[in-house]
Formats: sequence, structure tokens, C-alpha cells
Amino acid sequence: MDESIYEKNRELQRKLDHLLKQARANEKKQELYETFGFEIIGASTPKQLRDLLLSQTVERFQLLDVVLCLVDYHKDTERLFFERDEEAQLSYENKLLILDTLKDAEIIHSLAGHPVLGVEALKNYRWMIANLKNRNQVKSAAFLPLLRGEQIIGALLLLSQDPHRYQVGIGTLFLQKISAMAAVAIENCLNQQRLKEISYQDVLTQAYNRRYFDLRFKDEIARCMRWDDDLICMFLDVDHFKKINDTHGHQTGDLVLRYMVGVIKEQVRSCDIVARYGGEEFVVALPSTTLQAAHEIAERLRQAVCSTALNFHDKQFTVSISIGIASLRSLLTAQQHDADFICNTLLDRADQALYAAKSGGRNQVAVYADADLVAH
Ligand SMILES: Nc1nc2c(ncn2[C@@H]2O[C@H](COP(=O)(O)OP(=O)(O)OP(=O)(O)O)[C@@H](O)[C@H]2O)c(=O)[nH]1
Repeated sequence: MDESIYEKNRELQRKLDHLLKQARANEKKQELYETFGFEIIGASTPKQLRDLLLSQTVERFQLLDVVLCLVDYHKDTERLFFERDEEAQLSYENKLLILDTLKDAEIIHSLAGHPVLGVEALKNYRWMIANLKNRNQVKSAAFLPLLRGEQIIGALLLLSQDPHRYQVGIGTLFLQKISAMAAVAIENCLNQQRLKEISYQDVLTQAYNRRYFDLRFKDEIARCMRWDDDLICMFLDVDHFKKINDTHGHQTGDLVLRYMVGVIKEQVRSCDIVARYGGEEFVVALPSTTLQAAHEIAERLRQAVCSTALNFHDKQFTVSISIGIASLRSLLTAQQHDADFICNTLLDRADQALYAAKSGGRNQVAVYADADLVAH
């Protein structure tokens, strides 16, 4: 056979090998993207989703970094996405940007509804990387809009050190699939959190309900014990509430309960847990608070309530509250007990203190003092 035919054969073989190699690489890539996409869809908590979108993407796709921006249509994205996890909030500070529909209207308007790659992505969306420490190492970027129907709910910006990684003209099908799955997952996750919040809320006052308090209270006790911190349980009860209802009507009574939650929230920190425990009784957990500080807060609250003239439904009147407080630290000086016992005993002690405040004449603060009770 003629040498040129051999050469043609070799050339064809080389081309075939190259195509096979490319096909295998694409298959692998597809598998990687698909597995990742299914994991995103399967994420059941904001923590899992945060980890997948903001950390795992970098690792699995060998990126320099990734930035996610979300449009805050319901003014709740940050709260729901971070679930009050301040540590996570801090560590993802520059990687998750929450866009306000009013303040950032122009920016939101500038988000493209299709993927943008290469120089244009870097030029148009430089604001997304403005606070990244490694922003100077970014050489190419892929901007992927997160769409739900016609609406943009945010965007992902994938960043690479390789100037050729995201160039105009490269196929974006894999990337589009990932961003479509991320959009669904984010929306689902936020909606699930919203449902959870509703089920933990007291409908009348918007404070947490007892179910939520019981769950969180145990967590907070465990956390404070781990850090050798004190924790205060405070019960508050409106004095002669039945009389308020009887005199001014049930609807006015409802307004008093709502007002109470407002006053309590004004006097405590955002990390304290305020819940309606039943009827006209409220409970507050104050982590990392000393008994003395809690006593001062309770006194301030009591005074704020009884010194304010209320004017609801054209009826002017004043109300007073009785408060009972108990501290975790005084309970732990006795002996070690399991979490349920500690939780129940602390609630019981605060309730006993409240009872003492009521029987002492109402409109007063009482502190549980019998540290030996737990041993009985
Ligand atoms: N308006 C209104 N009243 C409620 C609600 N839940 C419970 N109550 C009323 O709260 C009143 C509580 O009365 P009591 O338990 O006798 O207590 P009190 O009159 O506040 O007396 P002391 O606590 O001893 O000072 C009852 O009349 C309940 O009907 C509510 O959601 N709205």
C-alpha cells in the first residue's frame, strides 16, 4: 500500500482518538454537573444549599470563587437563607449579595436574562466581585441568571483564574442546567423556610409560639452550657387581663396583647427569643445574660408598660404586668441533669417566680431564689 494511505489512516486515527477523548471528557463533565444539580435540588436546609452553592461549586468545578446575588422580593431572604447563623453570615459576607428591590432597582434591571461570558461578564458584573479578597486573580467569569419563569430571582457569577475558561462562544448548556436547578432549589428552600416560620408564629401577635420556644429554648440552654454562659427565662403576664377584656371588649384585649409583644421586643435584643406562651402570658429566653442584667431589663419593661397610657378603639386605660425570672446558672450549681429536666425546671422556676409576683400584689418583678429546689 502506498505510504500516503498509511499517513491518511494515521491522521484519521488521531482525529478519532481526539474525538473519543473529547466525548469522554464531556461525558464526565455531564456526570459531574448532573450529580451536582441533583444535590442542589435535594438540599433540604438553607445550610446545605449555602454550602453547595457557595463552597462546593468552587471545589468541584475548580473555580477561583463564586458569588451569588439574590433579589430580596419579600424582604426576608437574608433571614431565611442564614437562619440567624451569624457565623455563616460573616463567612459568606462577600459571596452572597442581597439586592433590595428599591435601593438596588437599577442593578436588578441590569441583570441579563441569559448567560454572559468572558470580558463582558467581568465588565458588566464587576460590582459582584468588588468585595472579594481574590478579585485581582479573576481572569474570566460566567454570569448565570437565576430565573423562575420570566422573573430574575438572582444570579451566579462563576470565577476562574484561567482566562480561557469562560470565553464567548463556549457551550453554555451545562451551565444553564445548573443555574436552572439552583433557581428552583433556592426558591423551594426559601418557601420551605417561610412555611416553617408561619408554623412557628403566633397568629395574633406575630411573636413566636410555644412550639417554637420549646424547640429553641433547649438549643439555647445547650449552647449556653457549652460556653459556660448564663441564660435567663422570663415569664410575663398581663395583670387582670380578664377585666380588660370584660371592660373594653375582647378586640381591645387582642390589641393589648399585640402591644405587649412590641414593648417586649423593644426592650430585648434581637437574639432573645420572645414567644406567646398562652393566653396573656409571654416568655422570653435571654441567652448570655446575668440575673442582674435580666432584673434590670424586667424592671424597665414593667415600668414602660405601666407608665404608658393606651388608647385603643377610643378607650383610654393603662395596664400592668407581672414578671418572674429564673437563671440557668443557679440551677446548675445543684447537680447535673439531662437537658429536658433542666429545660422544664427552668420554665417551672420562672413560672413560680411569676406566681410570687402575682401574689405579692402584681405589677412587680420576682426572681426565683430557692437554688435548692432542683435537688428535691
Ligand atoms: N382578648 C383576648 N383574651 C384572651 C386571649 N387568650 C386568653 N384571653 C383571656 O385572658 C384572660 C385571662 O384571665 P385570667 O387567667 O383569669 O388572668 P387575669 O385576669 O389576667 O388575672 P391575673 O393573671 O391573675 O392578673 C381570660 O379571660 C381569657 O379569656 C386572646 O387571645 N385574646
